[in-house]
Amino acid sequence: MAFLQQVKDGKFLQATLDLSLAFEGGEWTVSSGAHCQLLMRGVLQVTPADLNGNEKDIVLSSGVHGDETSPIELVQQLAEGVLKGDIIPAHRLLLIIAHPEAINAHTRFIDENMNRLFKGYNEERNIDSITANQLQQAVSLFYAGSTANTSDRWHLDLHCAIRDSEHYTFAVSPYSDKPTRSNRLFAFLQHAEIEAALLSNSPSPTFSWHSAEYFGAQALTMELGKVAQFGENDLERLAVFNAAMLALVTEPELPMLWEGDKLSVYKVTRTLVKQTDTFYFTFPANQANFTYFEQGKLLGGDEGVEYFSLEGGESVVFPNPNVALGQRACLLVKKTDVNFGEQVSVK
Ligand SMILES: O=C(O)CCC(=O)N[C@@H](CCC(=O)O)C(=O)O
Ligand SMILES: [Zn+2]
Repeated sequence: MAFLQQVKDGKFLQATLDLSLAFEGGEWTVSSGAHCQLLMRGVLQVTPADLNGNEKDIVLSSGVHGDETSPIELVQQLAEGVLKGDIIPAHRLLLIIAHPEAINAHTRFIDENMNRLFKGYNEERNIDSITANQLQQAVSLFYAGSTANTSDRWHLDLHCAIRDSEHYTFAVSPYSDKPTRSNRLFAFLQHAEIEAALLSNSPSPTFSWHSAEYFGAQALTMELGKVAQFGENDLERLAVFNAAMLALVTEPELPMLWEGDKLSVYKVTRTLVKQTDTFYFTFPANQANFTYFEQGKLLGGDEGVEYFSLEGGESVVFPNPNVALGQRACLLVKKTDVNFGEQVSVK
């Protein structure tokens, strides 16, 4: 069956991954009245039937890392519901299955980590850089095509962790000078029963940072459980998050009420960058995210430097000594109190 027809039938993921089918763009209206536009392979824009000027512009991306499959399954489910007219969006949506080549190869990336290629335009040297450029353009056009307030721009970039984690689900809030940590965003995390949020303290070349920094979007990298192959994901453990995401898409406005203090909030204290090939950790590369190290504990080192845990101790997130030189080898974080006002701020 031709590419576009498969998408129209709800098989967004299947068509996206079938690289033997030539890409065919198109636009059409589904039975609910929502308008769909297939902008590029894996990028579906949806506009509700009636726009009243109060809509959000919501980007939901998956598959930036090809082996992180549960978010891809969630985006496919959502896209299928919209395409079949069963899910009626109340907001403009950009649904993304980002990196078909890496997904087909069951790998995190092909030549370089695509989630480090969102600082701006990349020299087009491989499929990862070409795809990152195309995604940047798609997001830019999506936000430009709206009259909504900047504060109504959202981007949830859905991932899952490649190691165990003391928090099964957590969100990384990228650093930006713009007000991208609204109370509404953090209320969403609470309702979605996300266990923890990390507040980054410096810019990072990630997809969510790109939307926060350049478009002022309420943007998060969402870590949803642990990597597994297609069909082996326990989506039941993500059911509350999935329901919250569905409500975000279909409800005109979400409740702002807080239900206690279930969300643990951490601030990033340091980002350790691998400077030389002698970089090492004192713990195994598969150490669980959020493992806590008491003050003064030697965590690792690099040429001419040793890294010790700071006063009050620190927890390690995303430790990976095998990253390319100049890239983040881990985040070090500390639990923190936050002020939940209009904009979440660290005490
Ligand atoms: O589990 C891991 O070590 C990596 C999971 C992952 O892909 N995390 C993202 C986080 C992006 C961010 O900091 O916003 C990544 O490393 O790209
Ligand atoms: Zn990832």
